[in-house]
Amino acid sequence: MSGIQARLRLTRPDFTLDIYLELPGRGVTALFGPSGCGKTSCLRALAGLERAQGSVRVNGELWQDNASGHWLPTHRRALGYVFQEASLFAHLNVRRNMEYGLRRQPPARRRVSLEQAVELLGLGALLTRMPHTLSGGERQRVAIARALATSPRVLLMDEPLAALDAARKAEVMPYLERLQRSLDIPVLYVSHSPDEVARLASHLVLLQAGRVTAQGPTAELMARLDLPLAHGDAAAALVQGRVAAHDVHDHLLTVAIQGGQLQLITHRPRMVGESVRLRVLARDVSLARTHAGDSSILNLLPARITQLADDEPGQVLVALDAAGTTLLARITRRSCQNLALAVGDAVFAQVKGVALMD
Ligand SMILES: Nc1ncnc2c1ncn2[C@@H]1O[C@H](COP(=O)(O)OP(=O)(O)OP(=O)(O)O)[C@@H](O)[C@H]1O
Repeated sequence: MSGIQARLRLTRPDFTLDIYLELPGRGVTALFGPSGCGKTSCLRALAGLERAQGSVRVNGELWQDNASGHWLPTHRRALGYVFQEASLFAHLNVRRNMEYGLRRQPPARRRVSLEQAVELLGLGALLTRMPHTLSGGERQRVAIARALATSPRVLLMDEPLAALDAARKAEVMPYLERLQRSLDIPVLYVSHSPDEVARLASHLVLLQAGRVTAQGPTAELMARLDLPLAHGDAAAALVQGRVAAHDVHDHLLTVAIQGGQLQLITHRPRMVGESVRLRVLARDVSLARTHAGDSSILNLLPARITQLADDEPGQVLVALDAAGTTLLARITRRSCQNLALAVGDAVFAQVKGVALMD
């Protein structure tokens, strides 16, 4: 059986982790939840750094099982672990740090070469540098490459961007996006950041006080108004589409989505037919009862209201079905009353901004 199946129970004086995870065998799964909900404890238990009760199976390999008394210690679990702070060996240059990772696997079991890890994390120009001469973002890229060089069956990442400032985060993010596209192993990614979750994770586990409140595809969970991700400032719909046209003169990309199209400005050439992921922030969508034909807004989609929920004081979140594409809109409570909006109503969604996710 591929993927990860884990039942974990860990009891501490003031905290109990009690979860069942069923995760896909590739792609990034984000563990998301408030501070203290048990995200790090969950990773540590999977790694065997905490002795949780239960069972862990990773891509068919049994790592622990209480019922039969089976227990693999951490060093025998084929995993890579990346922490908030890159813990590189200070006396070894980048290449030697990575070779240390490589040597943890005998040559016959290596599935990732040093060159592949260097290429994926863009480290070619840094190989002879010592850790103290690297920026925080570069150090973190080396730490990820070193973890990959161990040919893990799963990569565990505990808030790998949390210790970086905004500029460094932006620098490392494209490498994480590349990993997400090219790795054929599952990645578990702990994060506090809805933005990171939306950009990186195809699958999501929401934790609250040591328990799973929901798990499933990220796009589905982000659109559920009963879950916290729909209520922050980053509340958004993720929309899958295909490039239908790229007008180079106007820098305008037309993306075919289920039941319609969205247009956005982009400066990078795109191939017609290319598959793309779009993010439409709830705060960038407004609603109208009638089709405003003379508007400057390019994207105007007929939609039906599927859910309504109070948001921050004075605001309402509206979930919409636009001919099969889910969108969220955040509007003022006053507008909601003025338009007398209710579930089932037909409206027009005016989409002011659309972002390409890759
Ligand atoms: N070594 C430990 N001994 C006792 N309690 C601990 C230990 N480590 C964590 N805890 C407690 O277990 C609970 C879960 O902690 P954990 O670090 O897993 O949460 P988290 O969701 O990762 O939090 P954060 O987002 O702040 O990193 C917390 O109440 C924490 O105080």
